[in-house]
Amino acid sequence: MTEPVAVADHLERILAALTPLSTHKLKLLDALDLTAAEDVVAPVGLPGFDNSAMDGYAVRFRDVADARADRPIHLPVVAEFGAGPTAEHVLEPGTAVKIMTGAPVPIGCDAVVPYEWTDRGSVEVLIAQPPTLGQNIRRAGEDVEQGEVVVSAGTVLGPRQVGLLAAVGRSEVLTRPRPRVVVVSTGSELRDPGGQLEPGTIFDANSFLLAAAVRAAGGIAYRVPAVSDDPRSFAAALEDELTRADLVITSGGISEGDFDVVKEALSGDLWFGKLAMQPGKPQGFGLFGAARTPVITLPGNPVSAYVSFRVFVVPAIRKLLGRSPIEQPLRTAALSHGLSSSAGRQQYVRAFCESSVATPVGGSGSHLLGDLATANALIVVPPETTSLVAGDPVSVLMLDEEY
Ligand SMILES: Nc1nc2c(c(=O)[nH]1)N[C@H]1C(S)=C(S)[C@@H](COP(=O)(O)OP(=O)(O)OC[C@H]3O[C@@H](n4cnc5c(N)ncnc54)[C@H](O)[C@@H]3O)O[C@H]1N2
Ligand code: MOO
Repeated sequence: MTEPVAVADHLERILAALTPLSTHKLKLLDALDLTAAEDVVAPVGLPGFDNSAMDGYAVRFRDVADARADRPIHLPVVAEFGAGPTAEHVLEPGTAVKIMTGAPVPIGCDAVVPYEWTDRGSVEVLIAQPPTLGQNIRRAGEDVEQGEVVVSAGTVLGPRQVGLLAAVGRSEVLTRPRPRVVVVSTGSELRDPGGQLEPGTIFDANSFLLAAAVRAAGGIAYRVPAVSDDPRSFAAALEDELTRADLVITSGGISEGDFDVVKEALSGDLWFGKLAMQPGKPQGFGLFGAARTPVITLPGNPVSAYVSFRVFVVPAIRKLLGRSPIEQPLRTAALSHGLSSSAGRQQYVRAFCESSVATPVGGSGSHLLGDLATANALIVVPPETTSLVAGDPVSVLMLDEEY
């Protein structure tokens, strides 16, 4: 019997075979939620010029420094600036310019007095309270300096990044597209939800579970209705799907059974073997077809399929997306109560983790999908650890956290 393969080695095998998808220039809104594939340097600073933060009067500070309610200062109002194209203006000492929020401050202006501290005069203004030096002036470049990297390659472009790119004048950005991931579940017992079950049949959970997980990981999921345990039907379904796939994921048909269709159809092309992992022992991977499309074959037990997806497929999708980190950072939590684990296999224990305390939930059976849905974390117990007691620190993979 061959030694089981370590989780890290299988992941490395998969990642080494993948390259990030090639880049495309996209309009800003079309790039939402994609990964930037360039360092975007600000062609202009933010603000682009010194401008007013208030509706009020642009003044020279020294002219109004002594203004008091009982000794207001009077200044002639020589111009009015709204936000928008403006000619350059020098503010002569002893004068004021009416100015609106966002309008460029005139040369020589070193404070803006808000309307509320004045009589709002149009010809002459009466100022009853002094600003501080520089008050209410937003300085050029104080937010973003010209030439600064505003979005670095690998950043996910959320609404705030899209807004920032627009603010510095970018209408397009280089991104990587979402990987197209074909999900095929196999098994003659599988029926699509919504229909009727005959004896011995079950609803196909995995293709929905995995397609949803693909979307959550940033890919485009193409869910194929379950394929029966006939290798020819499976091979035909796979051939049909390859043209639109950057990655194929299958579930089921890879262990030791007499009808292990995926293994039978692909064993000439893919590696199949056992991992030192539980759940998720049987796995397979390889490049298939003329386009050498990566195919990751996951075990059929639903919990095994999901755990394997989190451990191998999420990093694969992130590599295609050009996202980092590729692997989800683990957190540390305290174990709520003791547990034992079989030697030689890395256990992924379903758990509920809150306030840094991880409580195992449900049994360890790989068919317990109900329990999986109540978990929000997986406790990762290394192969060499066979028992843990309450309070022990454990590594935890959080299932609902973005990274
Ligand atoms: N003799 C051995 N038998 C098994 C071994 C082994 O080492 N020796 N490994 C066990 C482990 S561990 C796992 S995990 C499973 C994996 O088997 P397969 O990948 O071949 O999966 P199937 O046999 O097709 O299905 C297993 C189980 O999961 C149910 N299933 C499959 N697909 C779906 C789906 N889309 N939705 C819901 N449920 C699904 C299927 O009905 C089976 O009950 O093998 C063990 N056996
Ligand atoms: O290792 Mo299987 O993947 O647990 O049930």
